[in-house]
Amino acid sequence: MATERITASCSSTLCNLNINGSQRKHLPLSPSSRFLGLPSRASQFFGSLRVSGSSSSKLSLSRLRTRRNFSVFAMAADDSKRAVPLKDYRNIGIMAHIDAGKTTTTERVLFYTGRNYKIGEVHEGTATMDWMEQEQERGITITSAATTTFWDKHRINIIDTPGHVDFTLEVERALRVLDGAICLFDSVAGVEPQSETVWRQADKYGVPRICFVNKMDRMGANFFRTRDMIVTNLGAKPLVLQIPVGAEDNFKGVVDIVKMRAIIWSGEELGAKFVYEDIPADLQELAQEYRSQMIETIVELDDDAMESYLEGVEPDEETVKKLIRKGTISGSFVPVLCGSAFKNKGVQPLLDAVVDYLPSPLDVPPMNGTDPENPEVSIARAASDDEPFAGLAFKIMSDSFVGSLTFVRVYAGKLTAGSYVLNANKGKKERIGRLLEMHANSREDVKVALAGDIVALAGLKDTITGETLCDPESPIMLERMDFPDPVIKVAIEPKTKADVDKMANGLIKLAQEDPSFHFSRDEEINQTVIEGMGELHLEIIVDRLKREFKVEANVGAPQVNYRESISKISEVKYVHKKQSGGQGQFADITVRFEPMDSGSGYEFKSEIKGGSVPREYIPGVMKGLEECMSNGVLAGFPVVDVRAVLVDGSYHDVDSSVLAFQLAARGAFREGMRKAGPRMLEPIMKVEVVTPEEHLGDVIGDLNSRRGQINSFGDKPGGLKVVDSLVPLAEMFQYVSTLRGMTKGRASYIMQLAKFDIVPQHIQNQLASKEQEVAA
Ligand SMILES: Nc1nc2c(ncn2[C@@H]2O[C@H](COP(=O)(O)OP(=O)(O)OP(=O)(O)O)[C@@H](O)[C@H]2O)c(=O)[nH]1
Repeated sequence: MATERITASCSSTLCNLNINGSQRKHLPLSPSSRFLGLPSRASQFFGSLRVSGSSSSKLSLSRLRTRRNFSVFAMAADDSKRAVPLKDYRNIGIMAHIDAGKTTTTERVLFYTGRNYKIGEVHEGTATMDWMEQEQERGITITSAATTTFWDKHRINIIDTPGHVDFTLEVERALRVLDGAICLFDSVAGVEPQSETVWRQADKYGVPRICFVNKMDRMGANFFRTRDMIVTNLGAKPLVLQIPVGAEDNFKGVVDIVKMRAIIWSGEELGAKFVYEDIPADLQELAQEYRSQMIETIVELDDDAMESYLEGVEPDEETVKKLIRKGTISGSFVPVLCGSAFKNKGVQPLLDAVVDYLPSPLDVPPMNGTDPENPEVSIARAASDDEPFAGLAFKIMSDSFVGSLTFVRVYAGKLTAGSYVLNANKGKKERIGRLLEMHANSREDVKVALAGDIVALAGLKDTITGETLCDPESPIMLERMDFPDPVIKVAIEPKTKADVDKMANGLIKLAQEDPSFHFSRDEEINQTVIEGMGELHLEIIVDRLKREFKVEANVGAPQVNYRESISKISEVKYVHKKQSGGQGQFADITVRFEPMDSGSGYEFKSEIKGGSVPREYIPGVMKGLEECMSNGVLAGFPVVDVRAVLVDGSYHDVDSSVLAFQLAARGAFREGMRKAGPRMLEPIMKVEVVTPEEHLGDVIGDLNSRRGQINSFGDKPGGLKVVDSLVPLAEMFQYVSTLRGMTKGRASYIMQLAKFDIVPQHIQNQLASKEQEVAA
């Protein structure tokens, strides 16, 4: 349904209604109808209203903004009419280090844009965006939540992402479908390790950003240090658009460098008003300094503006904003703002900056893809309702009402409830049941989704994360998403027979939702193993199995997901020959195994010329090798960074078969890998510990005892020390409780995957003999 924009500016007694810009009617208001009472009054009123262009419209009220200038949106009969022009869309993410205030900021955004009447606080477990039980109990974000809201006639689709490194996939997939992002920093801690990680992820997807230095009210807040860290730690070019007025308890507001005026909040309660004031005398010089820096930076983007500036004429406000927008979108610099989301200061100017400086879907390059039938042919789809439909499924969420929801970013065209689309990756058609606009965990049915929208689809059967949905008449396959491989695993065993089926069902659903979670079952030893990105990740999975799927299970100790690889080239000839009555089996192959660069995975290549191995038998070789790759020769871990090349072979007219070649490949793998200097690899984590100085010695001693390699030391505000180290993941289990005990709970740490490295020989030997015991 298209939305007619009806704005209502209300005094205490009268509501002046404008429909699509032209004033129509005055609605008298009783005192009680001014706030929550308005929707019912207004909808009665709209019910009898005729809107130009759709005279038969039955109008119902769908949105109400709770600011003094109300904006009310009514649904009109024409489904496919666009209510908000594409240029006024902003698809943005909020991302940062854990606890920087992403959820708090999003909650404020929802309040000030009128989406929520009541604010949810993270520490009270009432945040709208942290809707999972586990999120509310732990006060952290686990799954990215999507919501839509409106600001200054712009439609803003927001994704709030988790900060914890175990849920980094959530950030990755959000970035894949967003056009812009707000990067939050804690003004006391500055740029923290996970901010660096998400910054690099945003670089990878070329996502333009603005920075918001949050928590300016905290003791030790320092805007300018954070600004400097954006340069040193992120290698980015900050463009300061605001400087703080006061800090810590005395934080009052900001100086707006674009308009050269102060914005001061009268209080810190929710909805506190702000006023514009002259720049305080003690900040005038500093503000002027940043203004000059800003102007000098932006005029470089435009020859005319530069010429005028050199002649002594500064660009006007409109040009300044236009150039800031241009530079932000092209990544020449990142605007930096500040505030305190918790104390309700700085949120409205942040929303203005989202609208003014972050791109609409029209400002980013068209989506590129390929022809699914012919991957060599590239296809570009511009962001437009008139293009054939193309969208990317970026998240699956199991849902107790509708089974599962598939989140889709629509890049081009229209998606209509009840229609059929093509899953380009699987070549299968899917019927679109319901189309839902999501607001954290609540939802509204819509009939059509248009280019630029983020919607959830109910009822898809085969589509998984990362797959393309498109118009069956104009197929396109958009670039797939990368998923990280799990680094840790635990064995899990259902407590009773009744739990067996429930667990299998739960694991399938959870793995569909989360491509960084894997599970496998070994029938021989009757064991199920779950694999994920860290202890917290697997803890949450087990907790969800219990709550959502009512599965009681015993969980083993966490273990590292080691890998196996090779250190040199080997070449083996293997003949599989069997002649014991009936038809015989014969396959002869020569395979070369070559080491590849770290992160390359596994590759198969055939160099067969002249049909020494007929074409129909090559899939047998591929299959045999692939089967073995999940089970290395040293201790049965997955094999990575290896290329297997089928060099030569021979066959028998009667006795050769695909199966015979598959068995030959297995034999070749076992022999070839042993000759290629097999070795075991383990995940090495970058661990950063922040500790009071008096515990520094203990922290370092403990890291050393864990095979840690200390890289550097540093200082943090408040007399704290930072230790940066590399430690094998195998030595980091339960580190949180050791660190807590050692420092009386005063130190904290963060770790993330740095690389895979060779496991020391004595540990390799232990792992191999353990594997032999299990096998025996
Ligand atoms: N003093 C102060 N505290 C804040 C501010 N913003 C957030 N907080 C507090 O910081 C804590 C973390 O806030 P969240 O909003 O959960 O942070 P997050 O970045 O969403 O955290 P994760 O989702 O777990 O990564 C909560 O206790 C908030 O109340 C702020 O501006 N000032």
